[in-house]
Amino acid sequence: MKDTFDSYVTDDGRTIGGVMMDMRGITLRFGGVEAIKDISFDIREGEIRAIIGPNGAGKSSMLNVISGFYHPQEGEVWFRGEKRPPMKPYQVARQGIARTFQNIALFEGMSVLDNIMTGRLTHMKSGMLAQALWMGKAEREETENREAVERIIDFLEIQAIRKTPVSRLPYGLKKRVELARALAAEPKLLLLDEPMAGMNVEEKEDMSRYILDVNDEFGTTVALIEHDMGVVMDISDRVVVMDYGRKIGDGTPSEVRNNQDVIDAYLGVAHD
Ligand SMILES: Nc1ncnc2c1ncn2[C@@H]1O[C@H](COP(=O)(O)OP(=O)(O)OP(=O)(O)O)[C@@H](O)[C@H]1O
Repeated sequence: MKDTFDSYVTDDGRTIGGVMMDMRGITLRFGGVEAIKDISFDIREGEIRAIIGPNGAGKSSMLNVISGFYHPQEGEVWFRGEKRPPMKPYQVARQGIARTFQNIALFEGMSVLDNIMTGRLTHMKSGMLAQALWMGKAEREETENREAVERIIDFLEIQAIRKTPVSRLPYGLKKRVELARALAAEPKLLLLDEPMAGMNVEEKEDMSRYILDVNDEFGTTVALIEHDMGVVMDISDRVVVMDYGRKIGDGTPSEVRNNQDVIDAYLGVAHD
């Protein structure tokens, strides 16, 4: 069922469409280190796709290939039916791919609101000159940007901290602001690098709910790296498992959970 190109409806009523992102035979090397070894997998429209694996497996490298930070030596990246030429991260962002980082990357001295506004940059078309010469269009754009940001602030329930400098926020809220900034770009594909890292149980539950809501209400496709297995198994439609740069498993949470190679990798069973 799930490896055909047909769309299907999940048990909880969401529609998963055809292939959005197709990674074909990706190999990425850093000097002598092969961080990714000939990996193929896809991400389908509307799904929540997890990438898991032990430390150093190559997960962040894979996310960096998707977001255009790294360019693989071998393999092809296909997005919505077209082979993607090597692109700069901002060009990838313009295609509708936004991300958060493993270590929060916000402007600490700026307010929550201003941080989220930076997520709108890919939508800002009128520069300074246009703003000076063509006030109507620039004003309209500014209003649209403000409205989009306000919708996200409401959605993620962070009204109370909108004027607060990010440096004053606890860790869990900073993660939520980072999610807000990524959402401000109105991405088609949202990449989350360890969204639960460093969170307590309650914060993890909140973040899980927001990810599910973003997927459900905005129809955003999500690809996430996460170490918390409980969360991964709970919220993902499909999981790809990496170990030492290789793909060792790919399927639904229950398929992956019962995959012997995956069990061995997590238990630290020696490789040939
Ligand atoms: N910029 C880089 N330069 C050199 N080696 C790198 C670079 N980035 C990653 N690597 C190496 O590639 C391999 C995979 O690293 P990567 O960070 O992708 O793994 P990971 O699965 O995300 O790990 P973790 O769960 O610890 O974040 C590691 O051996 C790492 O040392």
